[in-house]
Amino acid sequence: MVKVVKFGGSSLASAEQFAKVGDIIRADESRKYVVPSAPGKRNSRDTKVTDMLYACYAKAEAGEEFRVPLMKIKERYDSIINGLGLKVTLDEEFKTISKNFKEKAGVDYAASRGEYLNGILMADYLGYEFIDSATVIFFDEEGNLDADKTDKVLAKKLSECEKAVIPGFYGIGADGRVKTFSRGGSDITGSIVAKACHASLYENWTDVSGCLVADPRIIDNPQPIHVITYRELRELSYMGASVLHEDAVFPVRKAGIPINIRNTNDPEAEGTLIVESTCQKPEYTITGIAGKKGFVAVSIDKDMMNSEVGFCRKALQAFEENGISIEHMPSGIDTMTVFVHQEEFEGKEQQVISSIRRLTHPDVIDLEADLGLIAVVGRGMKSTRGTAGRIFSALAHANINVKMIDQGSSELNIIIGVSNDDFEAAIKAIYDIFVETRL
Ligand SMILES: Nc1ncnc2c1ncn2[C@@H]1O[C@H](COP(=O)(O)OP(=O)(O)O)[C@@H](O)[C@H]1O
Ligand SMILES: N[C@@H](CC(=O)OP(=O)(O)O)C(=O)O
Repeated sequence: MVKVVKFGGSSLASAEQFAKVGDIIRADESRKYVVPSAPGKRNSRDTKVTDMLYACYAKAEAGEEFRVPLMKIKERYDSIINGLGLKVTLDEEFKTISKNFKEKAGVDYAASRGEYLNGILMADYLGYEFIDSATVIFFDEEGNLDADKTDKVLAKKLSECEKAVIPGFYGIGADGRVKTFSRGGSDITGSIVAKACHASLYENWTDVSGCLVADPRIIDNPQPIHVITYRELRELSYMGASVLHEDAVFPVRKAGIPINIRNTNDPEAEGTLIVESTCQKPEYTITGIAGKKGFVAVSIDKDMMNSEVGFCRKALQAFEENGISIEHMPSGIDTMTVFVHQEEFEGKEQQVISSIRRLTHPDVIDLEADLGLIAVVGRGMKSTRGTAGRIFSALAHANINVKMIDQGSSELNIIIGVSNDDFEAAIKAIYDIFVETRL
């Protein structure tokens, strides 16, 4: 039996955390492949090494002095080395990094050094082999993961190493330069490694006891979710449940490998098991709630829109032309609304409006900014009557104005749009009605 274990930044933030991780790995012989993140925050005021690297490289790129911030990063690693009493030194590695920063090796190269260096320390600490992810994880010319090549090369390499450390977050691009996944992407590396070695389980160790019903930064002590399906988790992580990267389910899902989210600070807790399907009933009608702030609703009104063939296509073309991705698209008879990310939309607002005008000749275009989207997700909702009714009466009681409702055709989720200011209160109201009151 082989398990792949990924440890997040908070699990590796200090020598003390490294020691906990070492105990976890040594407690189970089958934990053969380890995927570390870069050291994360040691306390709420601390800075993640990845963020320190981004800031340091920005100075290097601007031609400014970057020796001091780079030495601060080295200190983080040295304190782990000294705290664990390791013999390894990173002096040569930091000389190479400094040289490559001067030669502008790229922002992805810079950010990836957090995991690379932590991988070297972890391999030394455990006595495992170190595999540089730039030699086994490949991106294609468009910058997407080259899954086939990666799986082939990585599977071969792993078959030659009984126990190994493979740093998270990065690989190599088609141009031969180091490339990272998006933030939080070590979760994806763990999933890729699990698939390549046909693991029986992918354990993802973090600082909370699994995926919780709601974000613990919004709800005090939310209940844990014991079992969740890949589809439910994907909906929640896409909508902001940052405990697992939204793309991390794909490699293992294809291979039917379950994910177990566990807590490094409470290794006895069973955490959350993520599976393809389960007949286990969820504890509550809903499985989880997640959400994101910062959306704009672009409403397009035109009389007889419903009978104009191709209207939606033309309206969407206006967004495509300007490179804006679309989040949701609720519609009425003579109106359609398109939800987009405010950050992406703001700089291109007037171009998008003029494209919509040119392509669709609408009566009115209306914009509403500062909106939050909340996803209420659950496989149990399909077979429970009145779920939507309970959500809306809870929101009405909390005096929250609902701006948009969108129920996915799979009945796995209900998306609710509210003002950014009502976002936290809306999540609390929904959590209370289903979890506290158990309606
Ligand atoms: N529904 C949720 N369940 C658990 N954690 C969540 C949820 N939504 C957001 N989080 C946040 O995700 C964090 C864990 O993810 P992350 O910070 O990326 O950890 P790591 O550094 O271990 O990868 C938790 O500390 C928590 O604040
Ligand atoms: N260190 C990277 C990648 C990552 O996955 O980190 P973490 O496992 O700490 O979320 C980041 O901060 O984005």
